[in-house]
Amino acid sequence: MVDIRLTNTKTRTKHSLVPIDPQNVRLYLCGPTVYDRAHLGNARPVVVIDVLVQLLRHVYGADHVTYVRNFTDVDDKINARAAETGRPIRDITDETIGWYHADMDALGAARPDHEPRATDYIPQMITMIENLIDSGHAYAVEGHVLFEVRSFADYGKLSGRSVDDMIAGARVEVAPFKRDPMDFVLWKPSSGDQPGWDSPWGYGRPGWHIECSAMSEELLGTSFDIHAGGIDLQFPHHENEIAQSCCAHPQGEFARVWLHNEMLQVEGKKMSKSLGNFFTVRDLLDKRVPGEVIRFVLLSTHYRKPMDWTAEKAQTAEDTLWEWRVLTKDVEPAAEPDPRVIEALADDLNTAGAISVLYTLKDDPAKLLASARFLGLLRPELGDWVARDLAVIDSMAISVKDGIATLTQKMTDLREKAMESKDFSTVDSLKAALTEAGVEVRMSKTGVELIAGPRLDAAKLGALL
Ligand SMILES: Nc1ncnc2c1ncn2[C@@H]1O[C@H](COP(=O)(O)OP(=O)(O)OP(=O)(O)O)[C@@H](O)[C@H]1O
Ligand SMILES: [Zn+2]
Repeated sequence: MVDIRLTNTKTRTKHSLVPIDPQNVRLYLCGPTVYDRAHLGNARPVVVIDVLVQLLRHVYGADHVTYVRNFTDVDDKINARAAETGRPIRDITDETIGWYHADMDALGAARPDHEPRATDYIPQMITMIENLIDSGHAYAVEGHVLFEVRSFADYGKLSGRSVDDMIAGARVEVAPFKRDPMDFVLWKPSSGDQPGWDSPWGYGRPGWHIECSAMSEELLGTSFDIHAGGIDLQFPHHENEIAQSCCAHPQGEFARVWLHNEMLQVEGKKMSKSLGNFFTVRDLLDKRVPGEVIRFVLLSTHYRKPMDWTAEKAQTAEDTLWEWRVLTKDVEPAAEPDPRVIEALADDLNTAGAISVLYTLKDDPAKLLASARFLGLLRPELGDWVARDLAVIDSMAISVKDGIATLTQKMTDLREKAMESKDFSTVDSLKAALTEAGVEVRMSKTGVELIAGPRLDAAKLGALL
């Protein structure tokens, strides 16, 4: 069996994944707050975890993995959006969920097994909060319920910081009714026009952190294998989830492995809605950047490293995918991906390493195809962007591959003659014509290499033959 090693933020080490129940490997990813389009940063955890889930299904069996990703559909940011626009909250959240699905589908990310909406789990949240009050970890005051951070000795373990250090570094909301500034909200009162539910503490709504604790418990149990999310959520969101879940269920482990992706950045800063320095996945798709290209770029950097989006990375990804799609046109994928791809992914999801293996498989298109598909690339459903080019190639009398081979030979011959005569004009004019036809010409001491790029003009290429 493949030994999957993951870096656990909680232990700060990389270790083998030992599932609690190999018949049902369970994973939870914190999903979006649904009031606006997902930006490119939001897509990073989705694409990374999509690859992890694919690996888990490969190792443990397709039906032996449960993947949950929630929708936070009750939040003050959503209320603010409703107030601004005068639209009902449910319209906004439904619409945003629809966009989210369309955008993540376009990146080739498979839908999770469960996509709970927080508002469908209010009774479970209330039960958990009651439990926390009964066990002395929470207190009700002025329509609020707060979690008493000092009642949980392990608070801060995930981030490796003491409560006092965290208070110093955090922007904690000071409220006169809090026993300690670090105490956080489990429940808060709602006024008439805010969304709310009846509870033992009056009409109100849940805090954000309790949502994930209640939904993960309901769908995955009190102990599960992997909890994932962006590193921005490590504190306070994940510290708070741990505090709530471990205090409500001291017999459970909550999440065994904590997996955190680093941030997609813009000029050194986290891309985020609040900072306003974002562009959405849809912006890119609308600019005709294929979803597959976005996916390739996101997977080209290891998930624990910060990364930028650059036009240059997108261009390289597009050129590479175009070349691979031409190479694998009409090819049946091999039965299994290259074992080096699986090995790279098993080593703490080294997606960049897995992609570098793909570059070595150009001579074995069937293997290339199976291996790329394991990463969610070169799948038929993401191929619309090259369909027209591939059709043109099909319609040519001679295949691009043969055409390139013939022209490479022609160029090599011309170059040899030119070396003798010292007259390079014929070489230069063929090079110019090839460039014009969208073929890159590389000449070195060892020979001539012609590379058909995405801007290949099949008709012009044909004319040169
Ligand atoms: N720049 C980023 N890079 C990678 N992951 C991110 C980035 N921003 C958010 N995420 C992740 O996206 C998911 C959804 O996050 P969320 O809806 O809170 O977005 P956000 O942009 O951080 O919003 P806000 O700025 O309003 O807090 C979380 O798992 C979060 O960790
Ligand atoms: Zn969460």
